[in-house]
Amino acid sequence: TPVKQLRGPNNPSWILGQEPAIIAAEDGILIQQWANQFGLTFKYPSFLSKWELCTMDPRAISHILTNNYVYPKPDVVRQFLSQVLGTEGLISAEGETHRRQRRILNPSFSPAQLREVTPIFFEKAAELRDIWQAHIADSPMPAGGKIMDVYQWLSRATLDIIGLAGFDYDFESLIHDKNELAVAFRELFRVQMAVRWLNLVRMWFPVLRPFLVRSHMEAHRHLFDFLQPEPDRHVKKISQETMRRVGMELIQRKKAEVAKGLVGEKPSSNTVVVGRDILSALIRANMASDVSYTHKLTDEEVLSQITTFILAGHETTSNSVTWSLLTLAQYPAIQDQLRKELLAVSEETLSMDALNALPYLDLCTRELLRLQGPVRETVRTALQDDTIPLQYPIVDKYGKTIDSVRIKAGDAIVIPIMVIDRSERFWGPSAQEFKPERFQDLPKEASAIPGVYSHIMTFLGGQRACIGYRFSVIEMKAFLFVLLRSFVFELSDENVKILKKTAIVTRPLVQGEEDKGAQLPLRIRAVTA
Ligand code: HEM
Repeated sequence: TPVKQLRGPNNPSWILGQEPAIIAAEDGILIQQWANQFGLTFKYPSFLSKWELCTMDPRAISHILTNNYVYPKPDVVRQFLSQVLGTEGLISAEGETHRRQRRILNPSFSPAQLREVTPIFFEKAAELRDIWQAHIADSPMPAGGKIMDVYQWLSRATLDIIGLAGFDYDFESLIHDKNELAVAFRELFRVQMAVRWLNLVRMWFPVLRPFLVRSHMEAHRHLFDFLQPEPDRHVKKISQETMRRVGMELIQRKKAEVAKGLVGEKPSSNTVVVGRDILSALIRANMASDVSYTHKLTDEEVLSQITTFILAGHETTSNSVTWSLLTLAQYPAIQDQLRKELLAVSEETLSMDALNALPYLDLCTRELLRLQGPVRETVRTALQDDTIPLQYPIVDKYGKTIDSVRIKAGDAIVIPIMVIDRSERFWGPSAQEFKPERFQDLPKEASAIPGVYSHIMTFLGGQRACIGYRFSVIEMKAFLFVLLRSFVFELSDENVKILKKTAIVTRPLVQGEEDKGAQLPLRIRAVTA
């Protein structure tokens, strides 16, 4: 591959390349160091000494993301996704299938649709607030507040939201953790993550590649199942059956409602929003008479969008809010300033437009999503040889300055989302600090970043940008609005060190308690007059 002609770090291990070092270096520090040393576009050795192209160059990224037919997701990623999703959902579909699905799904995530689901965000945030208030009141010294694991609670509240706003389904996870769909999804994800090493083997041993040819993917899906332990295979089967049954029931109910013209009426109760959820909007669009048969989604495809919403929309948002509360606890003056703006509002809940009109909340949300985006990177594979243009020329290993990079079909390209969002190269010397005002006067270098939201890469850009980004931004704002008006968030103990662990999304761990899994203890005190 011509990628070899670029500069980059050496190869410390023929088998593992630089992968262990990248994983061990928290927060993409290594990638940033290499970018400082070799320029915004460089190579590094991955497993079995395969050279990967890593680029933070805005023009190169724009080229890759706008030519999404030439640069799909790697097959191993798609295969992992379709195992969890059942079949191809929007996040794993490619080519024409993706274009067709996205066309039908786009209106379901429009501002008009999100206006409808905004009350659900407030309702769930208020339910969480009431639970936390009860915990504080129960503590021996209520005035001192209470240390609580905000990660666990936000994970439950955001799952409830994606259920109700996404597909009109109440997980009730703020009340209990026994919901059959939640359990099925959690278990299926766990057993699939356990066979990830197998995916790596398949990716790197060319003899197994034929099994990954797209048209054969479905047929060979279960080929390696025998390597999964029997209990896991059983869990997988049961989980898939449950997800299918519950999902199909929802779809049939929604279809009947649309057919009856029921959907779109006023909510029948406080919690169940008839026809305002995204699935209803999708089914309405799919059943519209002006959509030609070839453009419609099949029931199987609609089913996989339900799991797609959970997979793509739950942990991403819950971790974003979790990291946001940690950041606000680390910057008490900014937390106070934001609370002042929020307490000046007399209403308890706001419309989407009123929420978006709060200026400091808007700046803080942008900055929190820049600094604490939960997705570390994304990877694409070139389907054909190509030349990628660069905005920032680099010097190749022969000392020649080049303003484009050649790649060969099959080469992998890494876009380090988090590193770009925090790079001094784009955001100036204060890049690592939480400074909401920076969005009032964006640095020229940052304004070239081709992100769909606020010139950050957190939600990516181009045709494959996050379809749910507005949903998450409003949801995050609603949580901050409700929770900051009621509570002060403080670090639980100066000596507790919070670590980051990335497995698709970045979660918090407490140093010394890694075996307890993800958690974020914060001291929560009631706001006093
Ligand atoms: C803070 C929260 C979120 C973050 C940071 C986030 C981030 C991302 C990123 C980086 C991608 C691109 C992945 C890639 O191509 O490699 C993506 C895609 C996607 N996201 Fe999100 N997301 C968030 C919330 C949501 C929500 C709430 C939903 C749905 C309700 C959602 C649904 C999707 C879907 C369906 C895709 C695939 C889009 C496509 O390929 O056309 N996301 N998201």
